[in-house]
Amino acid sequence: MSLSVDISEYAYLKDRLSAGRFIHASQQISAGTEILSVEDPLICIPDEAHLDTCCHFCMAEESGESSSVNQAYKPPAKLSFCLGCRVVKYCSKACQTWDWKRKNHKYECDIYKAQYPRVLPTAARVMLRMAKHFLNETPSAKVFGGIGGLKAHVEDFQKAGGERWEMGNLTAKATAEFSKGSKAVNFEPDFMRDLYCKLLINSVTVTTQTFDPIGICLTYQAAMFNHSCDPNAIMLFDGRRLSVRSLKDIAKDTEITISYIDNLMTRKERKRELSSRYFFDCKCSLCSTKTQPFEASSCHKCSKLVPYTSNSCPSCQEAVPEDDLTSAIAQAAAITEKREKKNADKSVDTTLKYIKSLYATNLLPSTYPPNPQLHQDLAMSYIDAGDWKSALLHLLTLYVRAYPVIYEKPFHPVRVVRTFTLAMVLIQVAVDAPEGFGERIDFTKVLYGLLTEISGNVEKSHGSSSGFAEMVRRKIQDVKVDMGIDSNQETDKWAGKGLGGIPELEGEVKKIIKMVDDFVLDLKKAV
Ligand SMILES: C[S@@+](CC[C@H](N)C(=O)[O-])C[C@H]1O[C@@H](n2cnc3c(N)ncnc32)[C@H](O)[C@@H]1O
Repeated sequence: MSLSVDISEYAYLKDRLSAGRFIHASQQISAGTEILSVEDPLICIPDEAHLDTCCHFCMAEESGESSSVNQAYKPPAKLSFCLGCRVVKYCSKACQTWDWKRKNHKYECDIYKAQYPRVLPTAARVMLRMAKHFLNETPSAKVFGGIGGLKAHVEDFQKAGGERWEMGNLTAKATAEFSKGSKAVNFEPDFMRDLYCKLLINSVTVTTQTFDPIGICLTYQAAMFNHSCDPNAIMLFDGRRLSVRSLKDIAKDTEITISYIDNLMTRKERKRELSSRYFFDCKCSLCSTKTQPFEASSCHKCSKLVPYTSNSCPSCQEAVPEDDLTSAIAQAAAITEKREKKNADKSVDTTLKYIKSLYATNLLPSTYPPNPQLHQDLAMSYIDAGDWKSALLHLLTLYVRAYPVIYEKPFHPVRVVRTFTLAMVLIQVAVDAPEGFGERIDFTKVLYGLLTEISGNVEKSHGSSSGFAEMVRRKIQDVKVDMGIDSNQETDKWAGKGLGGIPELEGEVKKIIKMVDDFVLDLKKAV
């Protein structure tokens, strides 16, 4: 039996008893289209770390620590505690009223108050909301089978056992106990445990515009998307608004997929994570073909990329030293494993040690996992420490060597956001060291080039009415004023072009590439 339900003008839900539910394109969709927009997700709340800094309804932020460079251009919200529980905060009376009436804070406020000053863990807070929604399901929820119809994999969780299963049972017992304190809800531990499993399978992480995690969201529409390691769509947040945008052209009646995991992993690592977290064996196009862009090695003689399956360099024909490559790959996998551990050492010193040791193999390029993540983490640590030059070198390496491979499309939202971070760091470097460094790059020109690249892609990546697009527009205006760029100047011809597509910037781009080459060479030598 097959039941099709429309979920947006671009997509419909197919329900096949054998294969679960998944989303299909109801028409031809061009790359960069907003396929789905959920203005008011069923559940969308800050995680524990952000209860104090995010509005409990609209997710507006009071301050942002992790992405201070980007946050600086967004006016912070002023938050006040709910005077009932003193646990959650709101940016306005309107948000508080909505959350109270529509989103059920009315029912949880007394539970939170009873626990104060202890704060319930994020999972417990979401489960209480899920339980409450279960009782009051609307006709639209029933289209998706409601909370009861969400995939739970309870038996798989039980079979896998371990800390996650123990945690589920513990949280379920505690939440059932807390619900006794409420006049309105009272749930059994087994029911709560099933909700915990549903939460792990179906919820998504709410992020800021710059992809920093701040909360957790559960919504039926998003829970219907299946996974692919080579997805044709991506999920984004703008406050509490969730959207799904196409990354490629999608033909009518083909499946629309998103990625559940960080795709910057090897096939083995992706498969391991998907099977342990979501209980399926991924057979997506990327997992079932031999083309593995992230697993290309680099030629030890000419440094060009060598495809996963080749045993010689396509550029200089040098043979791949198989044994050395196998041991380099094992070294990369061991580092990934160490970093996945609880309380892993992610200090700058250790991360630098890892990245240097991987470059020193002379076989793993900037795109090979976990190199992109190591560069990104180092850049963020340097930004937090105000070491702009070091941050810039890591971000430029990603921009030049990694993004064109790992986020192939220039309008990939992550690529656009990361390029924006690069532009913001460049401003800081220009302020700190106006004389420049290294090859004396013309910061003003490069910065303006980066911003025009971003503004040319933002409509497809985020949509022109998104908060991110607004932030980019404001920044471009600021830069024009600060740097004395007048609208009629030459630079306006660059609008929408990428840094690499502007003839006037050819010289600067060459200098940047040389700077990155020298930087990577230093990393290789410095072990
Ligand atoms: C968030 S749900 C997606 C909707 C789900 N198909 C349903 O019927 O409700 C996640 C679950 O869907 C299934 N799933 C998602 N992507 C899949 C894929 N590529 N291959 C097989 N199963 C997949 C897995 O059971 C996974 O735990």
